[in-house]
Amino acid sequence: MVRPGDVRLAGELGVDAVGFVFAPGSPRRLQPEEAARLRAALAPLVDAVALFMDNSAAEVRATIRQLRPTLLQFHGGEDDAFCRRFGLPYLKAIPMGGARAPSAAALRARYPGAAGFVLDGHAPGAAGGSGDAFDWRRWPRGLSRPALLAGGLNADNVYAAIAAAQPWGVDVSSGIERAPGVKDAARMRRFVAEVRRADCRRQAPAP
Ligand SMILES: O=C(O)c1ccccc1N[C@@H]1O[C@H](COP(=O)(O)O)[C@@H](O)[C@H]1O
Repeated sequence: MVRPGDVRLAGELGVDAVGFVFAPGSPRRLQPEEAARLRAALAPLVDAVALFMDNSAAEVRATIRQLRPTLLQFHGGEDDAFCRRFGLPYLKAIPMGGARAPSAAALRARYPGAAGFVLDGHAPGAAGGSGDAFDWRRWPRGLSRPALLAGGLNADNVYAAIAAAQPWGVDVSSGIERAPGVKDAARMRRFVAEVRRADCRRQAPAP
């Protein structure tokens, strides 16, 4: 998010986390000091997530110093050693748009230090935040760590996405925007209402 009003509304709607993007080339990219100002609009108990994509370790450190995020999210080719060196829990984003979906065992082996995963719809090597969805039936079973479903979600498809994948959580960006970075209050409200509706109906996920 890039506007304090959007951050405030997210808190009022009861979301678990708000993301701040530092990925090079992103239309949502923030400077650490801008993100630190936005953080002041965050409701208590809501996680501040700092999102990176192949940023240097120095950039990640400088961002952590200013923003004080509670979670890191890595969308590039970072390995486990890089992601864990900052001493904060991290989520690793995994591209699900390739020819073969990665298995739960492969993900656990590759990122043993990950607190969780973000399974995103884009192709390997492409940037996230593209609005691309993937076939939710490819969701890897038995991950044994929290995994967020991401990629191309919006209020019209999130109910079906949750029913198909039964994820631990969902992550949305472009599907609740009216322009890159500019969230739309009505779309945010509808999205959260649809997630609640799905949560009320779904059965407990398979172990
Ligand atoms: O939002 C971005 O600009 C971005 C840039 C680089 C990597 C990831 C990015 N966004 C994240 O991508 C997923 C899915 O987004 P969308 O809902 O398909 O637009 C989500 O985690 C975004 O925060």
